[in-house]
Amino acid sequence: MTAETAGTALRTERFAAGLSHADHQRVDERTADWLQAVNLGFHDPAWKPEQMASIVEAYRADGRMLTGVYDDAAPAYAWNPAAPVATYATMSNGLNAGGTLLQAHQITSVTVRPTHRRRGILNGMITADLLRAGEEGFAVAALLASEAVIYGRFGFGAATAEATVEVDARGRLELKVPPSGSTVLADAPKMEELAPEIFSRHLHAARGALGRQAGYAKRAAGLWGDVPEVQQDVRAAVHYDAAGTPDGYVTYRFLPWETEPHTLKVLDLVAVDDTARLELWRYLGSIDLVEKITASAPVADPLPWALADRRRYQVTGVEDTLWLRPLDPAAMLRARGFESDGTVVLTVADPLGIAAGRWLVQVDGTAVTVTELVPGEDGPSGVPAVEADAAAFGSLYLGGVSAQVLAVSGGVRGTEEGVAALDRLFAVARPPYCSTHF
Ligand SMILES: CC(=O)SCCNC(=O)CCNC(=O)[C@H](O)C(C)(C)COP(=O)(O)OP(=O)(O)OC[C@H]1O[C@@H](n2cnc3c(N)ncnc32)[C@H](O)[C@@H]1OP(=O)(O)O
Repeated sequence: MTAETAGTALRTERFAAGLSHADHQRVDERTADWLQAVNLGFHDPAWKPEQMASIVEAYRADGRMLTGVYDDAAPAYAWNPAAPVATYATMSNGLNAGGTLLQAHQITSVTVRPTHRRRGILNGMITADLLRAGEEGFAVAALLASEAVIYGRFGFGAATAEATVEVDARGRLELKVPPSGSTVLADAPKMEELAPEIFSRHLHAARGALGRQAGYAKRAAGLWGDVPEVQQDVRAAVHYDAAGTPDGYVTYRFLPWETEPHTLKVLDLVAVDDTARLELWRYLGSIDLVEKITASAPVADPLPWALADRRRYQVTGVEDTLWLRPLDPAAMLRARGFESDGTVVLTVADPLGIAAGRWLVQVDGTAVTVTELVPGEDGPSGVPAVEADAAAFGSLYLGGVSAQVLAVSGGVRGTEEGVAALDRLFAVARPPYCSTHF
């Protein structure tokens, strides 16, 4: 594929990450150049050749497809003329929508070189990719946004949020709930096998959870940190339920002794249920010489409610995590778990046209019926009708924000009664939580 942008001929290639045929400890040149461009785009140091090989193995396990946009007219003195001026990658994992797992089309590693920005390169890459993903049958696209202002125009809406918290751990953390099961310090290398097993149970249990890429298991085992390099200071603990089955793990590191107050940083905490989550915190709060614990947490974390002293728990920030973009709203609705019954006519407006349409949505117990309405056709009389922009539907989908809030901010349109009906239908007891970063 080629693209003509601002008078410069650009060439686009889409390929799977590859290892060198001659030396499997090295990645092929095209992949190495692509990885270097990603490092450049995110201001990261360049990866060493052996680190690249580990990354490419993990990318292959993830089934990632890489896109590079090349400017063949690079002048003398240009940095690595073979490296792409823009990068983009995709992969797919299951998203817990409260009903069945929905296979999400994930977008990551989006960079455009400073010399080539604001010429529509991202626009070209993402538009072509979303159209292709829709044609391939994906119902939803997902990404994590480096800046909140980039992806709304492409139909993505912020769908989940994550808190960063600090817990005052001086003395033992006292919990009001009775202890349950047992927690052991784990043999870190064994986490490579166990962490994905526990995560898989969490994935099926928690609305908003998204399947994880291969690098997560390596980080849980301390084999990788921010880069593929053994982390000597990463510890892990596993919680066993009363029947002796592992149902949660936490990985953490003690920050250098100079850090005041002495701080333990939770790297990852995955629990199949609230009991396992609280028991892992009970363990963390029992570690000697620790004065503060920092962690990421769900916005509706049960921990402060379970602590004898809830003021030991401070939320230091809340950030959006998963952004969703509908590709096939009817399939999304069928995969969603609803906690209330109701009937609405829902119109999705989409300037790209991919997700546009109108549906009668009927929820009765576990039965979800989604009927497409032909253009101009009204729904049954008396059924409230509401319209949502694609991005607003992405935000509403998992229940992370109410339709009323979206109506006030302009993404949802309808009568007061219609918006209230949409809210009742999409209401969830707990805000969705996605701890997968990609
Ligand atoms: C899923 C992820 O990987 S998130 C990571 C995103 N990447 C980064 O943050 C790395 C640093 N930034 C970049 O590499 C680039 O600036 C990108 C990828 C964000 C944008 O690439 P570009 O090719 O410049 O975007 P493009 O020219 O297609 O812009 C499309 C539209 O989005 C707007 N836009 C793009 N980026 C931004 C931004 N950071 N802030 C505000 N508006 C933006 C453009 O102004 C343009 O608007 P218009 O259609 O109204 O004219």
